[in-house]
Amino acid sequence: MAGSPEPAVQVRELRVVRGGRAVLDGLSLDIARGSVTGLLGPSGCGKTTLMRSIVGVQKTAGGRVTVLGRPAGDARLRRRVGYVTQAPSVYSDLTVAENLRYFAAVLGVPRADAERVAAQVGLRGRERDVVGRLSGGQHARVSLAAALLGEPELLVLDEPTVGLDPVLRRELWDLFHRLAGAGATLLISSHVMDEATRCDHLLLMRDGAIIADDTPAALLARTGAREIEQAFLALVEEDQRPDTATGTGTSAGVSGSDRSEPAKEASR
Ligand SMILES: Nc1ncnc2c1ncn2[C@@H]1O[C@H](COP(=O)(O)OP(=O)(O)OP(=O)(O)O)[C@@H](O)[C@H]1O
Repeated sequence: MAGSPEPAVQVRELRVVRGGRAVLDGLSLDIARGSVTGLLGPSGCGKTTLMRSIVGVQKTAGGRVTVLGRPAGDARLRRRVGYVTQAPSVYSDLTVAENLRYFAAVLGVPRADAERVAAQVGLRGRERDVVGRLSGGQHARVSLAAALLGEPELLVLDEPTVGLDPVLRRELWDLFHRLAGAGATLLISSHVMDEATRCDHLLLMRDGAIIADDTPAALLARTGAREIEQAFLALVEEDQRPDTATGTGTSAGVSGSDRSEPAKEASR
């Protein structure tokens, strides 16, 4: 793994309260530069909340989040951090090219960058298509392309492969590794455990806490499990705490799809 000694992201004692409940309560972690880090855990465990805190759109109740040497959300990070939410974040009534040129203008990056990112996500030749008429996978790739504008040093991707077919998923994971190979840092959430093996490093999350922070191989070795899903279950047992009345994390319950406007949400 490439990297300078200073991590791309440092989270210290992060506390976030949402809906009157501590969703993250004293969470600390580092994310190494030039790595593909997977953030895995059951629905509702706090993955999106952590990502929002790193991007700087989540109101926090305590602790510190440092991104590329600056406080999360610092205006100077705007062009250095790309974020793809779970909900579509591009205009469905515009074409692929119109969307990408618009976001390039907002970011102040050269117009030609729109073509580069369209090619990077495999949308060459679809630039004139209206986004609303693309398939789900193509639509997701337009959001990803928009996040790649300006070559951000940190990419935070919230479930970027959900609902995509296996071929496309593999292509995207190959792209993620190419980006990391070129020096970018990627934080990618998923609740599909089989994607874990594609990551350089894993953060396993449960009930708002990080229960493991290691490489996939080290996690398998430590738990004696053959697959990350089994390793996760072994770690949950190891980590059993008395205050887990909210459940251990099947995908029941929380949809995690409450992506409202950052400004609105930040007041919560
Ligand atoms: N807008 C909100 N208001 C109040 N509580 C919220 C809000 N959004 C999320 N929560 C709470 O925060 C917890 C963590 O939600 P979050 O979206 O971070 O989970 P997640 O791990 O990303 O889930 P998923 O995998 O389903 O996207 C949820 O269990 C929920 O109780």
